[in-house]
Amino acid sequence: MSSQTETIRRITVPQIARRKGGEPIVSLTSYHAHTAAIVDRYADFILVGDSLGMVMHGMESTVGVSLDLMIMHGRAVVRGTKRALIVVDMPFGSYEESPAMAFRNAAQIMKETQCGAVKLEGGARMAETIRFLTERGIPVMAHIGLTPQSSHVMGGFKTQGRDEDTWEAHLEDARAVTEAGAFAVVLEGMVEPLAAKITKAVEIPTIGIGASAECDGQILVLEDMLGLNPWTPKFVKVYGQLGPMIEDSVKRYAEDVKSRAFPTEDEVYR
Ligand SMILES: Nc1nc(=O)c2c([nH]1)NC[C@@H]1CN(c3ccc(C(=O)N[C@@H](CCC(=O)O)C(=O)O)cc3)CN21
Ligand SMILES: CC(C)C(=O)C(=O)O
Ligand SMILES: [Mg+2]
Repeated sequence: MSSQTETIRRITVPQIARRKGGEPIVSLTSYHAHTAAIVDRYADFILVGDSLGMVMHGMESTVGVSLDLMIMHGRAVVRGTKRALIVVDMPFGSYEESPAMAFRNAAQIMKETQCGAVKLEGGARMAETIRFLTERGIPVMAHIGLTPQSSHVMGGFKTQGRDEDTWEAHLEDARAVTEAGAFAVVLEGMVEPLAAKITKAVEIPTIGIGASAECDGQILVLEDMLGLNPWTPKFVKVYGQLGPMIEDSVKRYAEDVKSRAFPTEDEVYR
C-alpha cells in the first residue's frame, strides 16, 4: 500500500478541530515505532514531543533538541502507526527567528516525516508565524502557558496563572493563536480555573497537560504515565509501573546468565 493511501486514512486536522466541546480528545507522546503502534489504537493524535530530549536522551531541558533528532523520531512514529494524526514539535531555535525560517523548517519536518501537523510554543508573539504557516498548507497546533523551551527565561518549569493579574495575557495568547489559524492549542502547566476559562473563551480545542478536566482533550508524556520516569510532576497520573517491570526482568536475566540457566534447549540451535 502506498504511504499516500495510508495518510488519507488517518484522523485529519479538521476532524480534531471539530471535536471542540465534544468527546474529549485523547493524546499521548510517542518517540518510538513499537510503542507508538500501541498508542495508535487509542489516541486521536500522537505528539512526537521535544520532551524526547529529556526522556530519551537524558537532557536537562528541551533546549538542546535539534531538527534532525525530531525528524528521526518523527519518521519512526509515522512508520509505526496508521490511524492517529501525527504532530511533530518544532524544536527550540527552528522557528522563532522569522515566519520564513519557521516555514522552511516545518516544511522539512513534514516532507521528511510525513507527519500531519507541527506544534510550536508561544502565543501572541508567534501569531504571525502561525498564520504564515497555515496559509501555506502547514497545520499548526499552538502551545501556551508553561512553555518548556522558555524555561531559561521563566527560571524553570513554573506553573502559570498563580497570579490572577496574568490571566488576561494568557487569554490573549489563546485568542491570538486561534485568530492566526491554529487548529488546536496545548495548555500546559497552568492553574485549573485559567485553563477552564481559556477553553470556554476560544473556538479551537484546548489540549490540557497540568491544566484542567474542562479542556477539550488531554495529553501526557507516555513514559511518565507508564512509570518509566524516576521523576514525575504532580499532574501525571501513573497508569503502569514499567520501571519496576524492566528492573525485575533485567535482574532475572542477569541471574540466569550467571547461573547458566539461560539459554536452555529452547533457545539454542541443533
Ligand atoms: N517526562 C516529561 N514529562 C513532561 O510532562 C515534560 C517533560 N518531560 N519535558 C518537557 C516539559 C517539562 N515539563 C515539566 C517539568 C517539570 C515540572 C515540575 O517540576 N512541576 C512542579 C510544579 C512547579 C510549580 O508549581 O511551579 C511539580 O512539582 O509538579 C512541570 C512540567 C512538562 N514537560
Ligand atoms: C508535553 C507536550 C505537550 C510536549 O510539548 C512535549 O512532550 O514535548
Ligand atoms: Mg514539547
